Amino acid sequence: MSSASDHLMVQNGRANSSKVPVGSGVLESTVIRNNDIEANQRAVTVEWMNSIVPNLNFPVRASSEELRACLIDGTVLLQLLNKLRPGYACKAGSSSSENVRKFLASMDELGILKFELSDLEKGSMKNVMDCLSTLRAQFSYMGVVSPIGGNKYGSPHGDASSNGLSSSPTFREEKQKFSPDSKTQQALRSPVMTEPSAASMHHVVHKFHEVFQLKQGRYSDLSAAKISEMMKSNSLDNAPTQSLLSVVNGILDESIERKNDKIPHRVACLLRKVVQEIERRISTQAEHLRTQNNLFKVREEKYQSRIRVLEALASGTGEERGVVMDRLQQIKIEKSKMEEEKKTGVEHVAKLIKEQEQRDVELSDLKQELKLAKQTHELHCLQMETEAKAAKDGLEGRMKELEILLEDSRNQVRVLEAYSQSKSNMFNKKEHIFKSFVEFQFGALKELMLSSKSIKHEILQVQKSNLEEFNDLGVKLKALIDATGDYHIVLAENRRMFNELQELKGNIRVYCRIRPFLPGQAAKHTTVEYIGEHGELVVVNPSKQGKDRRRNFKFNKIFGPESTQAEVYSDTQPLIRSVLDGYGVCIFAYGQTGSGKTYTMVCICRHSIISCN
Ligand SMILES: Nc1ncnc2c1ncn2[C@@H]1O[C@H](COP(=O)(O)OP(=O)(O)OP(=O)(O)O)[C@@H](O)[C@H]1O
Repeated sequence: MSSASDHLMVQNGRANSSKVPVGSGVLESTVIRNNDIEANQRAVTVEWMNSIVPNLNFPVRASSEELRACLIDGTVLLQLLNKLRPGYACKAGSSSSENVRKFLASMDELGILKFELSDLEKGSMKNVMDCLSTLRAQFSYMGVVSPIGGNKYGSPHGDASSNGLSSSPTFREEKQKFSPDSKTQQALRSPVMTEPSAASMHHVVHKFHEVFQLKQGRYSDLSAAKISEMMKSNSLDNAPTQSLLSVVNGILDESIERKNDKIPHRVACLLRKVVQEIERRISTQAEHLRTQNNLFKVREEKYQSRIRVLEALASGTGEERGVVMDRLQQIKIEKSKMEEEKKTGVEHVAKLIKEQEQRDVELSDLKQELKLAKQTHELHCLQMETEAKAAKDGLEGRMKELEILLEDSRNQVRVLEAYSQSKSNMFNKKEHIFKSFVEFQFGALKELMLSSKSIKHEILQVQKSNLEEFNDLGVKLKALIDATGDYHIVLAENRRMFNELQELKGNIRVYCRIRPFLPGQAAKHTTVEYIGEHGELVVVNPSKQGKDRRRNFKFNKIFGPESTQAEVYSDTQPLIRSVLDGYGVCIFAYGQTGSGKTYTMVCICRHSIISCN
C-alpha cells in the first residue's frame, strides 16, 4: 500500500481511538481531524486513480475545484470504469452529462452508493470522492471475485458445507494446507491474479462448457492428461463459481449413481482442486465482508463522535455559551450587513423600476415610431409594387421588342451567313483565279527571264557591234571634225567675201516698187511709161508740156506692178545674213499714202496669202 494509504490508516486509527472531549476546542480539533481524514482519503483515492488511468498524473493534494474540473466531463470516470471492468467497454458519449450518467448507472449495477450529477457540477465533492473511495475499496478488497463475476456468473453465497464437502476427508486434509487466512493474504497481496477479468472470464466459461458441462456425467471418463492440464493451468482460478459448483455436483451425482462409493483418483484430485478454489473464494468473500464491516464500524464511530460533539454543543458550559454569543454577535453583524445590502438592493430595485418605466416610455415611443415606419413601409411597399408592376410590364414589352430584334438579328445572321458563304465561294474562286494567274505570271516570268537572258545576250552583241560602229564613227567623226575645221575657215572666207560683195553693191540702196491699180479705181490710166532692167524709170505727166511732161528716174532696182513679195524678199534676204554676221542694216519704206509701204514691209496680203509667204 502506498504511503498515502498508510497515512490514512494512521489518521483513521487516531480518529477512532481518540475520545471526544467536551468544549469548542475539542469540537474544532475534531473537525480538523475529520478534515484531515477526508483530505487523506481523497489523496489515497487520487493516487489510486493515477495508478489505474494512464497519463492522468493528477496532483495528490488537489483541491475540490481541481477535482471537479478533472472529473466534470466524465471521461476520466469512464476510463477508470473500463480499466476496472474491461468487459464493460463503455465508450465516451457526446456530452459530459451522458458520460457521468453512464458511470452512475454502472455504480448502481455494482451496488455502490453513488453521487448525484449536481454534486459533480456544483455541489460538494465529498459525495463524489466517497463514491470513488468506495469503488476503490470494493475493487481493492474484494480481490478474488469481482462484483461482475459475482453478479453475472453467480456468487458463492451458498454454504460449502451444505454440499457435504466439509465432511469429505480429502477436503479436510487440503483445508489444513490452504487455510483461509493464507489464501486471503495471497489474494490481498496479488489481487490481479485472483480477480478474473471479463475477457478471461468469457474464455474460461467457454472452456468449462467444453471440458466439463458438455461432458457432464462422464467425469470418470476424462483422461488423466486432460484433468492434469486443467489443474495445472490457472483457468480453474478464474472460472465462475457457478461452474465450479456444477462440477462438484456433477462428480457427486455421478458417484451417487454408481453406488460404489468410489471416485477415481484423478477425479478426486480435480474435485479437491475445485473445492479448494470454492473455499478460497468463500474465505476471500468473508474477508471482504469483514473489511466492509470494519469500514462501516469506522463510519459509525465517526458519526458517533459527531453526535457526541453535537450533544456537547447542546449542553455546553458558560465558556461555550460565550463562544456561542460571540458567534451570535458575528451572526448579528452579518445580519446587519445583509440588511444594509438588502436596503441597497431595494434602492437598486427602485432605480431599476424607474429605469424600467423610462424604458417603457421609450418602448411606447419606439412602438409609435415603429407603427409609423410600418405604415410608411407599407405605402412604400405598395408604391414599389406598383413601380415593380409597371417595370415588369415595361420589361415584358422590352422583352418582346428584344425578341423581335433577336429574331431580326437571327435573320440578319442567316443572311450574313449566306452572304458570307457566297463571299467565301467568290473568294475561293478568286483565289483559284489568282492562283492560276500567279501560276501564269510565274510562267510568263520564266519566259521573260529566258527572253531577258536572250535580250541581254543580244544587247551585249549589239553593244559589241555598236562599240565597233562607234569606233568607226569616231574615226569618221575625227575626219569630219578635221573637215569641219576646214569648212569653218572656208565659211568665214565666204562670209567675208559676201559682205564685201554687199558693200560693193552699195551701202545705200534705193528700190522702187510700183503698186498696181487697186480694184474699184475709176480711171485706170498709168503714168509709168518705161521700166528699165537696170533701174531706169520714165514717168509721163500728160497734163504738163515740155520737158516736164516726161521725167526720168534712176534706182538700184525697180519692181514692177506684177512683182511679188517673194521677189522683193529675195533681193533683201542677203541683208538679213549680214545682220546675223554682225553688220548694221536699216530698211525703211517711203511714199505717199496708199502707195503700198505697209503692204511691202509687213506683207499683209488680202488676196494672196500664199504668194505673200
Ligand atoms: N504691189 C501691190 N499690189 C497690189 N496691191 C497693192 C500693192 N501695193 C499696195 N497695194 C494696195 O494699195 C493699197 C494701199 O496700200 P498701203 O496701205 O500699203 O499704202 P500706204 O502707202 O501704206 O498707205 P499710207 O501711207 O496711208 O499708210 C492697199 O489696199 C494695198 O493692198
